[in-house]
Amino acid sequence: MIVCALVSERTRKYTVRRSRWLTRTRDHSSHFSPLLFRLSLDYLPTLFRDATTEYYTTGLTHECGVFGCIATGEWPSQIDVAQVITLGLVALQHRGQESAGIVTTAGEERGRFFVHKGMGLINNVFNDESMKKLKGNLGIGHTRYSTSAASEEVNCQPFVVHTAHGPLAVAHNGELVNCSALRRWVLARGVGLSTLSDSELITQSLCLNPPDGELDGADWPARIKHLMQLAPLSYSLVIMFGDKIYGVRDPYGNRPLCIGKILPLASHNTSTLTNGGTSGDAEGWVISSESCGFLSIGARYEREVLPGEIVEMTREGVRTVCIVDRPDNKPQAFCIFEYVYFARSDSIFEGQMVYSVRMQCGRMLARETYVEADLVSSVPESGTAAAHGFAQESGIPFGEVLCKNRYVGRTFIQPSTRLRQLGVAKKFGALSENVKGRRIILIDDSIVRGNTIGPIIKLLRDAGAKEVHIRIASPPLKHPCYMGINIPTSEELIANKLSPPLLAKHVGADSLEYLSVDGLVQAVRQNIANKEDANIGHCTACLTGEYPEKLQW
Ligand SMILES: O=P(O)(O)OC[C@H]1O[C@H](OP(=O)(O)OP(=O)(O)O)[C@H](O)[C@@H]1O
Ligand SMILES: NC(=O)CC[C@H](N)C(=O)O
Ligand code: SF4
Ligand SMILES: [Mg+2]
Repeated sequence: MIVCALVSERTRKYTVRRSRWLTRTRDHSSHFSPLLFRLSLDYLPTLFRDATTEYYTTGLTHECGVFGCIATGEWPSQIDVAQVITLGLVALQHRGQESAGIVTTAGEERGRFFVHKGMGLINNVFNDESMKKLKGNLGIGHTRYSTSAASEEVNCQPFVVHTAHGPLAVAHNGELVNCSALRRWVLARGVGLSTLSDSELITQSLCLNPPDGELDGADWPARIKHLMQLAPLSYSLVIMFGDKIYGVRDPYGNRPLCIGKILPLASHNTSTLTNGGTSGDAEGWVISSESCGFLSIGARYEREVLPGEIVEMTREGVRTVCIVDRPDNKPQAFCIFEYVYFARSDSIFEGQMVYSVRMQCGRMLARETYVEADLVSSVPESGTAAAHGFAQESGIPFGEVLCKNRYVGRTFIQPSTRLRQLGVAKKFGALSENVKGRRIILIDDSIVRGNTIGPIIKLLRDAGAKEVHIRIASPPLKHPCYMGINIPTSEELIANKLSPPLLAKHVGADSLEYLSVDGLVQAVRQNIANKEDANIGHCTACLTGEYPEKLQW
């Protein structure tokens, strides 16, 4: 297979990782199925992933965050564009912590791009000195969790290339499902690529002349449309060229992207998170993976970029260039896990706040999996909204039973399984006075490898809990994602090894149940204004195995 040559080193590392897992499984689980030995296509995307991912032991690792800002009115602008972008990226830090970058420009024809990128968190990458260099009236930024190429400086985003028409910068959230095929296609046209990154591939594809040619300089909308025909998903992009920023969401709307308006300071007392309003003229526009940071930078949420939409942002304002259709009229496929786990709970998608959807998932979970108990509680952080919803619906009071140590950080690079598992326990302490003698329903948003829940149950039992019933506010995760999220291989997902009753036994719970796929979809759509619209759709591939587009090699 062609990919073998490209990824032989990764394959070796992966094979080591995989055989380690198989050995562990044989040693510790009597439920091991020979079927799991099958070398299935579904693990191949992970071959491209950074080798460091093998050390993550809990949860799903996030995706990326993209952000752009353009000042309106007279230039040079009073708005410190670099500062706005930095703060915007800090608000998106939960989406990626490996590296970050910002590119700004004054917006002159063929003008200079100022670039600063580096490994680490936003606060480590940017300081006063680097910020001073990022001059200009518009700019874009990125915070990365790698999916398609190693977590190294060379793959940091935004990517900048010098085209025949001037410099171009691109920031990407997502992962191309046809990355290998597109790579071959682009290479066959005489283009050289310097990395394995699908985001560089997108950048280089934009440098190609569109099929209908160009009359007067580069026709960026035509080039972007061409890219969208070549690559159906998954991407939300911010693209900067000259004095414009383009925002692009793939036709399935798989990854989020929204627009905010920077208002004059006087308008801020009327701030609202809901749709724009008219108070005050815009001092600038921002575009972001999520709306969560808008209020902190003095911006107001305007609207989402629609699936397939290309928006053009200039100093005059924001306009839709066009909306590219999905192939075969398929429904949208917005990632349902943005609601379950990835997004910050104050973000807005499809007209609803993520926190409210998580509460609704908890209500639905209570309807589907009620059990008698004294207390409903949660695994902090992301399980908490669902626990409040469960408590409301069931009438059982909510109370906290766990305290999370925010300084432990990620539970990775630990030398042995025992220490790694302790790593999970080290994150939490039990609030023993709330726990003792109680029957507890403990809600979490998801179970991935199953490393978190067992040690927590043990903590609660040691603190005197009488019963611990686990309720999960999403369905079992069974399939990998190749659209920008690092979901472990099918073999590593605990739901593929243990049914709910066996998993309950394995983790020491009195019972364990998940929300159904229908329940999750209903909870997510309940408050979407046009939910009957045939176009509305959510990707549930990691739960159902039904992918919006097949992976193409
Ligand atoms: O089954 P596992 O592989 O152990 O992973 C599942 C856990 O990982 C996530 O939490 P995480 O600790 O990442 O962060 P959170 O504070 O956002 O909930 C998720 O919310 C679950 O609690
Ligand atoms: N998680 C993401 O969205 C990653 C974007 C891109 N595929 C990269 O690896 O840089
Ligand atoms: S497979 Fe899962 S994580 Fe990936 S885009 Fe679909 S819903 Fe989101
Ligand atoms: Mg959690």
